Amino acid sequence: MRPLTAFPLHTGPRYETWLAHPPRVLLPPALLPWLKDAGSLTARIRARCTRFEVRVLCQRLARVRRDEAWLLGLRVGELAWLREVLLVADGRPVVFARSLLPRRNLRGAWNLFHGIGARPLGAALFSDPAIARLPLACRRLDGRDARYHRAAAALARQSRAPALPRALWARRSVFLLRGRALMVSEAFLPAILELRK
Ligand SMILES: C=C(O[C@@H]1C=C(C(=O)O)C=C[C@H]1O)C(=O)O
Repeated sequence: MRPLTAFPLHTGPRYETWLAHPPRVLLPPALLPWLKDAGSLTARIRARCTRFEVRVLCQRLARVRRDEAWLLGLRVGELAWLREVLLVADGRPVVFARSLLPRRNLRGAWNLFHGIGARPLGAALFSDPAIARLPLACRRLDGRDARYHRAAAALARQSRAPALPRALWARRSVFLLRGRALMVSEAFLPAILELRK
């Protein structure tokens, strides 16, 4: 995996700004390493639990949101391939992940996206040296953002799911394969902080 630094971080309209560095004063200190670790989130969670699973919530064409469109070079509302999953550690959902692939990129090298099923996307992304990860950015998602509600709805469908806090910290980055982009965003659920350090 070649870390690339030359890529304009999304700095769209102020209310949709994704931050290159998490504002430490606003977030629980234990969440900082999760927001900043540029390695595989799957691997980091697996190292801190006994049973890991990916619960696929949806994999379909969906309309991209404004800040996602900007990052992927699409028009707002344009259709892209969407994959939403819950990453579950020892039976407890710890991450709501939302990945988007422009339709034009599916025919290319990203055909893995379709056939991945319940295997973690990260296992494929971090095993191919031709795939480069661009810098991470983070932001808080609250009730003004549809993605917060999608995470809440996904969690509500899980058994014994706790209520969500008023905002979730999320991170996102772009993976490039032969110049074609795949965006991965991950919202951290409260149970992430209960995983062993
Ligand atoms: C990018 C990674 O893949 C993880 C697995 C995902 C999936 O299976 O859809 C989505 C986001 C990630 O949390 C990773 O492990 O870092």
